[in-house]
Amino acid sequence: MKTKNKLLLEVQNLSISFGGLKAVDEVTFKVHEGEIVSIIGPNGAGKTTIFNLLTGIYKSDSGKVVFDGEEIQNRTPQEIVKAGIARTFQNIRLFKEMRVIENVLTGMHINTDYNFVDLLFRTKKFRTIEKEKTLKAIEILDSIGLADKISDYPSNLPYGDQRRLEIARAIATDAKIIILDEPAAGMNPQESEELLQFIKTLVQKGYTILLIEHDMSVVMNVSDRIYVIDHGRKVAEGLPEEIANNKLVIEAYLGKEVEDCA
Ligand SMILES: Nc1ncnc2c1ncn2[C@@H]1O[C@H](COP(=O)(O)OP(=O)(O)OP(=O)(O)O)[C@@H](O)[C@H]1O
Repeated sequence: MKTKNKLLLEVQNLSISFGGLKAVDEVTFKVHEGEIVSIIGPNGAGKTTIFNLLTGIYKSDSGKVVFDGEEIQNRTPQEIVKAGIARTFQNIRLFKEMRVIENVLTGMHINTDYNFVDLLFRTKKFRTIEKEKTLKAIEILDSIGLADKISDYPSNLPYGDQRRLEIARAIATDAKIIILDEPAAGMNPQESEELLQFIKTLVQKGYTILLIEHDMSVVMNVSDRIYVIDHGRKVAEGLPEEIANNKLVIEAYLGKEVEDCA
């Protein structure tokens, strides 16, 4: 466990209701720098809603999100990306009409510091920054194993590569933490295994990962710590082996699945 590292994300008593439904109910958790932390729970438990709260898509009814020492619960999605939180989505969201490299470049525009005049007149500053960004995008694609596909369109890529590309775009924002919403969804076992290795390399490169995943072989093999959510509430937390052996969790959610991969 890497809990001695700096606290990067602290979620305190976060809540949101939709009509009468408490989708997220007083949820509290922490992520330290360099950790891989997973959130698991049954369908409809509130996991994606937590991610939507962290990324500013939803505004919480109450509670706090402290990221890198600053409260961010009232910020816009764009401000939150700028602060250093990037995400991928359950259903891949790539720009289909853009090439692979252009998809990565869109991730960088959030931090671009040329102005409209630079853009309009293609000034030296504009050209220098664009060149640097392109080189950086190639570097990211190379590190992710997509260097030979920079000119392809996303729809021509295998499913696993599309997932990688989405992660590449998140990395391109200069994120400190990358939050992945079911990255193994729809993957075959070999693609899941490759993804698992890939997530581990991200951490070696200094990223921190917050993960929602239903594939228990991925969760149990990659996570430093796991939080279990059910009906909007945190019902358990611990190391993978603690979660795998938690009777309540096994009965409520994991069932036989976890015995197969623990
Ligand atoms: N915008 C919304 N309006 C109304 N209800 C919502 C909204 N977003 C989420 N919910 C409800 O909140 C609950 C939690 O949904 P959420 O998508 O967070 O679950 P989840 O744990 O991510 O599920 P899954 O594993 O199936 O993706 C569900 O009952 C869902 O219908």
